[in-house]
Parts: sequence; structure tokens; C-alpha cells
Amino acid sequence: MAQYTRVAGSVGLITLQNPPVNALSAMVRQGIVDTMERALSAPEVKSLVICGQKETFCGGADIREFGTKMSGPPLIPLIHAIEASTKPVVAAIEGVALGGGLELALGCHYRISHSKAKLGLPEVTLGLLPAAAGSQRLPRLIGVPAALDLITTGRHVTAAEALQLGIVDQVTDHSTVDAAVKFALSVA
Ligand SMILES: CCCCCCCC/C=C\C=C\CC(=O)SCCNC(=O)CCNC(=O)[C@H](O)C(C)(C)COP(=O)(O)OP(=O)(O)OC[C@H]1O[C@@H](n2cnc3c(N)ncnc32)[C@H](O)[C@@H]1OP(=O)(O)O
Repeated sequence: MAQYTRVAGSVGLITLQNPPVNALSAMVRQGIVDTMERALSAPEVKSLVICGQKETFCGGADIREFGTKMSGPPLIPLIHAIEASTKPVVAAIEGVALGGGLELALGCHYRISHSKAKLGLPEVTLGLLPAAAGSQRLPRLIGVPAALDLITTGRHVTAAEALQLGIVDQVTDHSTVDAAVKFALSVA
């Protein structure tokens, strides 16, 4: 699921909740759809932050759903709706942003990362390719050679490398959610 709260007066905070790594289960995807709708329809909300509970952004597809019947909202339109949002959306990345989790962050307008976070598109290690437009959004963001390296190796990058490549906009050693809320207030 995803929890919705309003912080700092005008920031809608969406917190992914699916232990242990806030993977994109059907319930989490439905939670994102519902909380995005709520935040977008609230006139007092001027910008949004998406984070994960317990200092982990998102580990991607929920491996516990592999081999089960697909249910819940598909990821591609969900991420497109975030990207198309008229209110700026900031991803607050702690722990990991992997696979669909990084694709979700790439659909946000800005990304703030904790210095200890790891980011990557490990789909290739599962015999897959990033299928929620990560293979389009990442090259647009950082260029084709760097994106191809990440997509074809599946390697995880540190926050420092993600900043240098241009995947994230800011790295913090402190509270990532606080930094993202401050950033969201500044771009609203
Ligand atoms: C047909 C139905 C499919 C449903 C698809 C619906 C749509 C989904 C949308 C998009 C799909 C995109 C594709 C992907 O995202 S592919 C990428 C999937 N993610 C991964 O491959 C990450 C795998 N995990 C790891 O690399 C590591 O576990 C890591 C997150 C780095 C954490 O490492 P570490 O700190 O060493 O801890 P553990 O490996 O021991 O893991 C701790 C516990 O977390 C559980 N875990 C890890 N990843 C997932 C996950 N993706 N989903 C659910 N659970 C996950 C792991 O099993 C451990 O659990 P436990 O402590 O109970 O053993």
C-alpha cells in the first residue's frame, strides 16, 4: 500500500509501504494511483514527494508475485501519470531504487538521494529488460552510452556516481525526505 500525508503545509508525501523493500506489489501500485489522485485533486497541495518506509525507496517488482496472475494497475501508465503531473514530484531515494523502483523515480521530475543509496536496473540479471520506459527515460537523462552500460550490465551505482551521471539532482548525508520536502517547496 501507500500512505498519504501532507507535510510542510503544501507538500503531499506518498510513502510506499511493503516490507522489506517496498516492492511494487499490486497493492503498492494501487496505493500510488490512489494517493496521486488525492494529492493532485487537493488545491492546497503544490508539490509531491514519493519515498519508501523504513529508509528504503523501492526494490522493484515484488518477487513474491512472480508466477502469479497479474493483478492491480500496470506500472507504465502509473509512471506516465506521475511524469504528466502539473505539480512537481520529487523522489526521495534511500536504501535502494532498483528495477521498477528506479523506473518509478525516473518518472518523477526530480530525484534526491541519500549518500548510501544504491540505484540500478538489474532486470538483465533476471533475463528481462526495463519495461516501464526506463530504457527510454534513462538515456534521455544521462545519454545513450551511460544508460546502455547500466541496462546491459545491471550493475548498481552509488549515489555519488548517480549524481555524477545526472540520474539524481542532489545527494544528502542527512534525512532524504526532509531534503526532498525542502526541494519540493523550492520548485512548487
Ligand atoms: C507476473 C507478475 C510480475 C509482477 C510484475 C508487476 C509489475 C512490476 C513492475 C515492474 C517490474 C519491473 C522489473 C523489476 O523491477 S526487476 C528487478 C526486481 N528487483 C530485484 O531484482 C532486486 C532483488 N533484490 C536485491 O537485489 C536485494 O535483495 C536488495 C534489494 C539489494 C537487498 O539486498 P540485501 O540487503 O543483501 O538483503 P536480501 O537480499 O537478504 O533481501 C532482504 C529481504 O528483502 C527481500 N527482497 C529483496 N528484493 C525483493 C523484491 N524485489 N521483492 C520482494 N522481496 C524482496 C528478500 O527476499 C529478503 O527477504 P527475507 O528477509 O524475507 O528473506
